[in-house]
Amino acid sequence: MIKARGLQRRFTSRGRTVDAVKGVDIDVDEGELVGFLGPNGAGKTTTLRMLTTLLTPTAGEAQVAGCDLLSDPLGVRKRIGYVAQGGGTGPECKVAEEIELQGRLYGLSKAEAIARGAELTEQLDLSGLDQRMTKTLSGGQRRRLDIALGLIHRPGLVFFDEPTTGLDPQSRANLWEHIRTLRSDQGVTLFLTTHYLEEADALCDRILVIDGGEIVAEGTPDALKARVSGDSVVLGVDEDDMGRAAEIVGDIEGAHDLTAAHGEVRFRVPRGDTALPALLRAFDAAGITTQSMQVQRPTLDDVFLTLTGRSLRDAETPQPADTDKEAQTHAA
Ligand SMILES: Nc1ncnc2c1ncn2[C@@H]1O[C@H](COP(=O)(O)OP(=O)(O)OP(=O)(O)O)[C@@H](O)[C@H]1O
Repeated sequence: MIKARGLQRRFTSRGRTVDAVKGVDIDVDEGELVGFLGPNGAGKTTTLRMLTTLLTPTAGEAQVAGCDLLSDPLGVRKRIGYVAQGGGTGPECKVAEEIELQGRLYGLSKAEAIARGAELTEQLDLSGLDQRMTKTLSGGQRRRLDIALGLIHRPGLVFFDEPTTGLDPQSRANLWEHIRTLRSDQGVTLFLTTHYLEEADALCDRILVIDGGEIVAEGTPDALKARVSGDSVVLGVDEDDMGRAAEIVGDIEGAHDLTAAHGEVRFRVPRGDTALPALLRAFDAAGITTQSMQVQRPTLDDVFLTLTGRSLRDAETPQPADTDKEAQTHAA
């Protein structure tokens, strides 16, 4: 569904150059739900805008939904849906009008647009809201309307740019269900950007991790997590016992990244759940009381940390003050 090679985008403004995307390769198969994960400024939106024909690549090539991105952008547009960050609904428009207008823009007759609109409002739990102005919808309802607009022409491939940003946890979980249904019931291939680890983990078959304009890792959520060496274990012990506790931990087979400070002994071990019982027995035998214990399976944030030395939650690329005007203009 997507095959991109060496996709690159450089922005230049007032003598400053930003290499937002530095030659990425992307492959997405039909029916996959792929997440594009990275911190702010990593290059997610720029990549998405190139793949959806909204921004011309500086270099590289891509086949998207069976059409060549550079020589047949119109073909690409006809076959894809794009649900942008923040959406594109007019605040004073009624829901039904927005949907009908979108259908007409994609070449449907008035009757076809109305029929397709009815189908989509039902699927996306928007029934009964037809006559409401879009500005009166809740955040979750508005995002679902954005999705309905993106699906009006029955695209086989849909791009979502940070679909749940700004939504409360309940609306986010609800939207995830709708996104899953799109794939399971309608066979739509989905490519979404996100900087929520939980979202990528819960939703995606496969994740591409982008940082500084480059893809730094790729795989299923589990395969990515398996790249982090082991579970993280934190044991709370009395300050006086710290030295002896660290010594005992140091003897466990496979224990590494051991630190002992502020009443906590921290380490990584391949299987925390199986290592702990023997460790606690050794602590008991040595008269060390364990105040607390915590075992955590690796998270996608650990993956990012292992790969880049920074936490995904904190990582942020500096944003240049100026924006390139050309970037705001849709490609022909
Ligand atoms: N029009 C532009 N002109 C100049 N620089 C730009 C422009 N658009 C993006 N950039 C820069 O390119 C880099 C990548 O930006 P992009 O918006 O693709 O990141 P992102 O991963 O989508 O971030 P976010 O999660 O914040 O949306 C950033 O350094 C950004 O400041």
